[in-house]
Amino acid sequence: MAATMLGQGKNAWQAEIDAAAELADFYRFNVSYAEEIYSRQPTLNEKGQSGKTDWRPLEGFVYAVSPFNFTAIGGNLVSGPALLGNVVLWKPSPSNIYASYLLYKILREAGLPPNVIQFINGDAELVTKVALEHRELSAINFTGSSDVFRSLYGKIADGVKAKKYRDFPRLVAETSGKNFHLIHQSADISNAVKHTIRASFEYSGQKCSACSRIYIPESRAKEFFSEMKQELSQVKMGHPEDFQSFLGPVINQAAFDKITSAMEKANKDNHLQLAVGGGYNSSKGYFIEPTIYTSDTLDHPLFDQELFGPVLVAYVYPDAEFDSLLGAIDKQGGGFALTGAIFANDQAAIRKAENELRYAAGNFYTNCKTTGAVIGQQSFGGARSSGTNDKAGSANMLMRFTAPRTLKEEYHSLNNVLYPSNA
Ligand SMILES: NC(=O)c1ccc[n+]([C@@H]2O[C@H](COP(=O)([O-])OP(=O)(O)OC[C@H]3O[C@@H](n4cnc5c(N)ncnc54)[C@H](O)[C@@H]3O)[C@@H](O)[C@H]2O)c1
Ligand SMILES: N[C@@H](CCC=O)C(=O)O
Repeated sequence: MAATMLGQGKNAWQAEIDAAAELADFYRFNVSYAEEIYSRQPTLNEKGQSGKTDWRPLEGFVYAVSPFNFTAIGGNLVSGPALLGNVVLWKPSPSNIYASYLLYKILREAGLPPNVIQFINGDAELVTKVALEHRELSAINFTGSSDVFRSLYGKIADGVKAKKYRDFPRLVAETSGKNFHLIHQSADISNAVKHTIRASFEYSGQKCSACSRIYIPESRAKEFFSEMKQELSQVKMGHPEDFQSFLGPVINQAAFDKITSAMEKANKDNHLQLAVGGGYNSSKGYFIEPTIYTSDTLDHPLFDQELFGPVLVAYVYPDAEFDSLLGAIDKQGGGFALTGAIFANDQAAIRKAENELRYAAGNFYTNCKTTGAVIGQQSFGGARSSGTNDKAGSANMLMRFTAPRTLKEEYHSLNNVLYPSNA
């Protein structure tokens, strides 16, 4: 936890969720998911024969590439495949080396044999080039941004075309999001505000599941923003070691520059208005205030761009346009489809959103925030440009790292070559 607080800038609460709770959950639940997979056996066998499925590990190695923001994600990317018997090459994020290496050392100390998981720091492109050149590459287990995954996908496709690999490598990825909160006129606004603050601003918006676009009905907008300002006035930004801090810095200078330059652009944009926050300071740590812009148009690029920081864009819609808004929400979001939430008390509105937004999010929540999936309760992942949707925290994900072999044994001899119909 301490390594995650210091290395990733998480406060104690967030570090506990990540490096203690979620990591332990991954380890415990993966064991039961492995048992679930091994117990999948043929239910029918003809008389005089037996059959079973041999759940082999992949024949080659798994290349696992982890992001900076969750110590637990790196731990899961490598331990899931290793648990099923695979050899894993682990390339951690350069911004999460300390906690990842500590985790690797803990696994070794706990009895993991040498070289089952191989920890390789270094230049991302160079390490990847070497891994992707290898004939025995059997899978990629990636979590990070969609653009990096696209480039890996392209390189693997070229390798497959050139017959570089023994296998067709499996590609498993959880990637970016532009996640939404949709507020209906029937919503409990106070609940929606509190959940939005957590979803958009906890850990400075650096969760792939963070809410970064919100749709608010005109009739409730005043109440929403007034309560938002009131609640945010109690939120403290500061060093993770200060237990009063609700949010800390963003991860590094590059992230700070990317987010603040988007904010500077937004400040000059006639379609956007700064509703909350807007301040930032990098004199000691890369701090950015919780910030909300309202847009006077739905057709704005900020509804599509993942900034991965504490910046939320809001659209206030005429209440009567709820139905048509669903189509717009589905279309925007930069092609991502990771998480989304509706806040409403009207059951018909909830069901409508659930149906119309069926492909807009891999994790869809009602009356609660887009962040905070719990292993064993909400398996996690999205499709479209948010990844391969294999669902972290489920047996499905582990299944991708198996090469099942079908075994059949007969206990009688064959008496004839000719078929009965040949007679
Ligand atoms: N869907 C999920 O479950 C999930 C979880 C966490 C983070 N994310 C996403 O990850 C991103 C933030 O994390 P990040 O900044 O660490 O992502 P990133 O894509 O910059 O880096 C992820 C990993 O890819 C490596 N990498 C970077 N460039 C590479 C290249 N050219 N070739 C090979 N490897 C390369 C990095 O070193 C790192 O290990 C966000 O987009 C976020 O949405 C998604
Ligand atoms: N699974 C986490 C997000 C992981 C990505 O950063 C959540 O549900 O909030």
